[in-house]
Amino acid sequence: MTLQHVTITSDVPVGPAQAPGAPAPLVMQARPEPVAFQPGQTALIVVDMQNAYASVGGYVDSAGFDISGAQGVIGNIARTVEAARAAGVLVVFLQNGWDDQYVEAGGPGSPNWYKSNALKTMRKKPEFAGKFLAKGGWDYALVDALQPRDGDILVPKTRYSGFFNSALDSTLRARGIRSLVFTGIATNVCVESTLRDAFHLEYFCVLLEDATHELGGPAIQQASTYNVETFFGWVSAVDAFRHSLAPIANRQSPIADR
Ligand SMILES: C/C(=C/NC(N)=O)C(=O)O
Repeated sequence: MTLQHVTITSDVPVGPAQAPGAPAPLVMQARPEPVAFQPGQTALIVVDMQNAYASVGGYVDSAGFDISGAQGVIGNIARTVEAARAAGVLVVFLQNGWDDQYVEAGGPGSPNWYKSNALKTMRKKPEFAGKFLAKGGWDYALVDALQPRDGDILVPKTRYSGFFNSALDSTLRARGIRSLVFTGIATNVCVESTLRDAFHLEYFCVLLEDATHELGGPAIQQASTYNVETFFGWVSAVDAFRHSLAPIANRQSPIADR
């Protein structure tokens, strides 16, 4: 049997196919074009908003990366989470790290052993040994301002992509999720890795550029948003996301049924 090409003639915004009788989708302004989504089939993904990535004294700060933009991102993500919860958009927090013996990090047989700046910094500076990204520690914990609440989902992960060796895909599919809105740190590492995998798993992905922060400087942020907008999905902003939810923001949240 050969698959056949179907020509779509309507001028509705791009987005997942709508089931017959489904309510009209919401539309978010985005680059390169507006994107349609059903709030009940959408998840807000908050990537790795842990002390390791966003707090002074955490792993990336200690390893010498600039985290001065992280505070503003925390506030923007908090506004995004608040709007999502109010509109019945599922909120999923990803949390990156390993057991306190670092078995999950992989030993010298894993490329992660060589490329993880957390592991490298701990080997180079013994005063940090055992501190970075270890489950149960301060560095691993989500920042105070972005704590999961009832109805949210927390997915632990051990590599940059949230889909690798985790329950993320099955958790989303079981709830009929088709669209993902991405926030978090770092745009060019765990956010982009997870978004790329999501694209290949057939999710419609939107990156909120002012709710993400890069590791490596502004040109790196630009490169990631270029990649997303050109190849993997759509790029939007916190206010555009909040604005797109306005028509339903005050309705009863369907999230309690999940
Ligand atoms: C470099 C790095 C990035 N993590 C992330 N959450 O983007 C790491 O985990 O070492």
